[in-house]
Formats: sequence, C-alpha cells, structure tokens
Amino acid sequence: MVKVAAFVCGVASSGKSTFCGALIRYMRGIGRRCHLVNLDPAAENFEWEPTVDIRDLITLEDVMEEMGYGPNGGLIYCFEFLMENLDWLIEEIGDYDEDYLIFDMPGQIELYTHVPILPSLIQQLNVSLNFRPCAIYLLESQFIVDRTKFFAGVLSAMSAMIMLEIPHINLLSKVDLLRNNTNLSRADFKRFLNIDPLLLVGEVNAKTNPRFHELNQSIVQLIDDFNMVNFLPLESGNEESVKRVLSYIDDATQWYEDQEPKEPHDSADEDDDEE
Ligand SMILES: Nc1nc2c(ncn2[C@@H]2O[C@H](COP(=O)(O)OP(=O)(O)OP(=O)(O)O)[C@@H](O)[C@H]2O)c(=O)[nH]1
Repeated sequence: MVKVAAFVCGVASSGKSTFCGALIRYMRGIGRRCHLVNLDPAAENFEWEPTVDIRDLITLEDVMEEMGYGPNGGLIYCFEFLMENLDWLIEEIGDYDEDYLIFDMPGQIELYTHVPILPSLIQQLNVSLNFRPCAIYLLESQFIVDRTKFFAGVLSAMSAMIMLEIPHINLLSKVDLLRNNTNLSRADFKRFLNIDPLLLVGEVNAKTNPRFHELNQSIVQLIDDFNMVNFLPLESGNEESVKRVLSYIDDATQWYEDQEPKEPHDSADEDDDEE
C-alpha cells in the first residue's frame, strides 16, 4: 500500500491549517483515506480532530511556563523532545496504516531553514515506517503585491527545498484575496507562478535604495541559478483548487516509485513463455 506523509509547511498564518482541513474534506469526499497529524504544539482548533497530536506528548504552553522559554525557543524544545521520544510518534502513527497522513506544521520559519530536526523526522518516517514524504510549502499571495517581500518569500521556500530534500510543492495561498487587486492583471499574476527573477528585479530595484541594487541582483541571480522555485495557486475554499494540488501531490510522490529497484528481467521465463 502507498503511504504518503504530506508535510504542510509555511510561515505563521500562511493558511496551513485551512488547507489541511480543505484537503481532508476533499479526500474523504471522494473516498480516499487520510488523517490529520498535528505537529504544532501551540495549535488551538482544527476543522478535523487530529488522529495523532503532538499536544498529547508536549505543549508549547507547558514548556514556556515550566522552562521559561519564549515561543520560538519553546517550539524548538518541543521538537527536540519529540525527536527524543520518536518511539511515541512511530507508535501513534503505526496504528494508522492508511494512504495519506497530512502533517499540519508550526509556522516558525527556523524549522524550514536551518534547524535540522525536520529532515531527521522525515528520514525516520521514510526509513522506519516506509512513508513517502513530500513537502507542501505555503506562501501567502499577498506577498506578490510587494515585490521585495515576494523575493524574501521565494528565498524561504528555496531554503525549505534545499533543507528538506524531498518532493516539494510550493503554493501561493489565499489567491482569492488578489481578485480585488485591480493593479494585478492575469498575465501579471502568472509571472509569479513560473517566476523569472531576472525579469522581476527591475521592479524590486524601483522600490529600493540604489545602494542595494547590487545585492538585489545577486539574490535574483541565486534564485535563477537554483531554477526550481515555481508556485501553484491555492484557494482553500475552492474545491477545484484543492483537487489540483492533490493531483500534484500524487504526481510528486510517484517519484519514490520511480526510484525503487525494478524486478530483474528474467529472460529464462520469457524463453519458457515462447516455447
Ligand atoms: N481568503 C482566504 N483566507 C484564507 C485562506 N486560507 C486561509 N485563510 C485565512 O487565513 C487565516 C490563517 O489561516 P490558518 O489556516 O490558520 O493559517 P496557518 O498557517 O495554519 O496559521 P498558524 O497556525 O498560525 O501558523 C485564517 O483567518 C483563515 O481563515 C484562503 O484560501 N482564502
């Protein structure tokens, strides 16, 4: 059976939980099996009850109260604690041998940029439980209204791609909110899906002090050299939009199958068949 672990990542308020809820609603509606795994120790409410919940192991509130940490330090502590108690997670997940696990992740950016806890966790799920992990990274579409913010967002998505090294889908979330933006034509919008950073740098330069133009150029050159950051639009309230993302997740995780060694070709059997 194919077991997919989809990690829904992105900064705070990018729309992760809403998307997880919409994806589960859509999948269950078409009869596909899936479960929500909450890995946000500070989460409050969910549309669907999580099947596995880090808050049963540790909560951010307790860590902040008992250890005196702030929210970011506390979050890292919670994840280190989770890694020390990975048996707990593996046991919880072990009971759910279903097709898809949708992981709702916290919004702290350090988890996707430089703290190596998430790659270890993903590796364990892949090796110990035979899951096919993939990352879904949400960037709020309002970022494209301010080009400088957009490049910061692209860099954050790129960091996640480099650090996680698994099949990865970037989403521009809440695109419905752009509809009222009269300055953005359809053609304009498309430039942010299949991005050509070298073409966009002029617009960033127009908004920044000339002292930074060389730095802007180096940043867009870096993104252009990497050449792997594209976005799909997402409107979580729109079933078609969610359906499209699911088809990309299915395609992306197919990659694992392509990596599996094929059964050796037995020419003796073929000869027998011919006889
Ligand atoms: N218009 C619109 N609003 C959305 C969409 N997706 C999410 N939102 C809203 O954006 C806000 C944040 O959404 P969440 O799903 O809680 O975001 P999150 O990334 O899980 O937030 P954290 O858990 O704080 O990191 C909520 O008010 C949602 O209703 C969307 O597709 N369109």
